[in-house]
Amino acid sequence: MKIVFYGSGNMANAIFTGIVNSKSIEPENIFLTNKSNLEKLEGYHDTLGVSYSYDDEELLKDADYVFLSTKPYDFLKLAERIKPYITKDNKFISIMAGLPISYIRENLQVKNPIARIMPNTNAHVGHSVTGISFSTNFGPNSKQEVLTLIEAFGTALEVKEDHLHQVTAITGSGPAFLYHVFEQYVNAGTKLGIEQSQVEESIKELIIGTGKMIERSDLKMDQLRKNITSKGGTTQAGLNALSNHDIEAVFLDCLNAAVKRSVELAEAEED
Ligand SMILES: NC(=O)C1=CN([C@@H]2O[C@H](COP(=O)(O)OP(=O)(O)OC[C@H]3O[C@@H](n4cnc5c(N)ncnc54)[C@H](OP(=O)(O)O)[C@@H]3O)[C@@H](O)[C@H]2O)C=CC1
Ligand SMILES: O=C(O)[C@@H]1CCC=N1
Repeated sequence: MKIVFYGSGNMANAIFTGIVNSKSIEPENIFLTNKSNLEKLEGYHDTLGVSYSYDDEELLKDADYVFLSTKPYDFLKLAERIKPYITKDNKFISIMAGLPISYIRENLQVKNPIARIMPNTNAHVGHSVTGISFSTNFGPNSKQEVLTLIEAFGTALEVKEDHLHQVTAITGSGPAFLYHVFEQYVNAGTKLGIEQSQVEESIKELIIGTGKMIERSDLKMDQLRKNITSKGGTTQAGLNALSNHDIEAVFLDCLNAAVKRSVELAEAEED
């Protein structure tokens, strides 16, 4: 299988690194390209053993899956670049937030199968939650191949294309929202008088350990929380203080804003 990445930035890097680490494809069969940053491509070649090129005809010839992984606003230039060289065998996988399959198809001027995925940067560590939608002409075998590719860097969740807006908010942008919360926790912790580096290190371990508990325990999160909360104890006191704030409403605002932006991005492209 030959895979090409048009765009080798942060998100693509997380995906192809995950695929290389999974050993599901020989690294030399993964081809990278970008706009002009040759040094970056050479670096990935040296560290991961992947191939790279700026020769679009060579890149697209025999390519089974072509990742469209530029920023959404760079897609039209990318489409102009690759249109003359697309072959009937190329199946596209777009990671670009907000751009509908119909819009991608229209601008590539092809009928080739197109999938849209919404991964997140946890792909770096094999834990992306990736929403996916397929065009109706994606065959069952190819669908399975794509799902297997995605599972190389995490888990896949097939959804209706319209629901990719919600997936974008909850898990695509999700790591950034959680990092923001963790940053606030560190900031608050440093105000308690312990040395900053000690707070940062201990909260990092706290987050990793809590994630592993969620992963490995059979208990649900509410039970894990209750197991820490002694009647009349410190946890109860802290949780009481937290319940004075409507944290759910705060996150609902955050997620609604992200969904709204995703819809706006899609509508802007349809105009
Ligand atoms: N970051 C994230 O957490 C997530 C991002 N996404 C989506 O992933 C996409 C990429 O984001 P991200 O990786 O953060 O972006 P980056 O800015 O890190 O990377 C963009 C890449 O696109 C390349 N590029 C630009 N124009 C062209 C072109 N004409 N031909 C080929 N390559 C081109 C750039 O090349 P060069 O370096 O040479 O300029 C660069 O390699 C976005 O559409 C975003 O919506 C989806 C889910 C999560
Ligand atoms: O911020 C963005 O638009 C992209 C989509 C999800 C994560 N990053």
